[in-house]
Amino acid sequence: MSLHIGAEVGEIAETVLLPGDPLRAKWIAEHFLTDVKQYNNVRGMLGFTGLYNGKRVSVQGSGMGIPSIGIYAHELINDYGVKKLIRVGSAGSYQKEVALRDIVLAMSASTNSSINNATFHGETFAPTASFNLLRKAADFAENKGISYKAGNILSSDIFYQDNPEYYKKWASHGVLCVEMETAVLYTTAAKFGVEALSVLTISDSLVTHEATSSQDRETTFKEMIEIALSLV
Ligand SMILES: O=P(O)(O)O[C@H]1O[C@H](CO)[C@@H](O)[C@H]1O
Ligand SMILES: O=c1cc[nH]c(=O)[nH]1
Repeated sequence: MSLHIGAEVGEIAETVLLPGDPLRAKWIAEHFLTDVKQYNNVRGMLGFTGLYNGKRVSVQGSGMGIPSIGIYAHELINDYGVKKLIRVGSAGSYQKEVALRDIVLAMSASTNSSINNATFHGETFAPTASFNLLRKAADFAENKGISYKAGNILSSDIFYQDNPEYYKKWASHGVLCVEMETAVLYTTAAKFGVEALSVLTISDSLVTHEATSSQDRETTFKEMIEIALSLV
């Protein structure tokens, strides 16, 4: 057991999908995997291991925000030997052309978090996806006719911004969307020499103010899961 994950060593697969929402983890396990075993309920942050097309894969809820996913990524890599971490998350669009339910492959993650300052002291590290996973995800999506955007995203420490125009400074530099975890996921993967990718679905738009429901975010972002599972 690690401090936040109640699995024995060997109960977690080398590839782990990481939804922020633990109930999205449960939905993924129940709808996409066979031979499923729940290995974690510590803090209600559900984790499951099962088979996808005969290959072992785990799904671990990672919570909301950089500190939370930072803890799970660290323990999965260092205590359980995980080699591929694939976030499957919701995100808010920053661009008119990025519509509700569009898929975004996060090539890189800008951030307004100061978490990397503790390591880089005012210099800037660029959290970047595994090119291997990114290329495979893009190829799979193209073969399946799933349209996607790939580019830079923002991992934000703040969900409710006071200034409704805040997004525009990022949007003007081509940032596609906002979520709250990828920058530290990519940084942690780089630090420990493993692979990571975030596959996101647009759940709402900061531009048009359209939004999906929390139920939609829990149980309907199927294409994102299919892309992530193609990487197992
Ligand atoms: O849907 P998940 O994966 O939780 O991702 C997004 O949703 C949460 C905010 O509603 C944040 O965790 C953000 O990154
Ligand atoms: O607007 C959004 C939607 C999902 N996640 C975020 O962090 N922001």
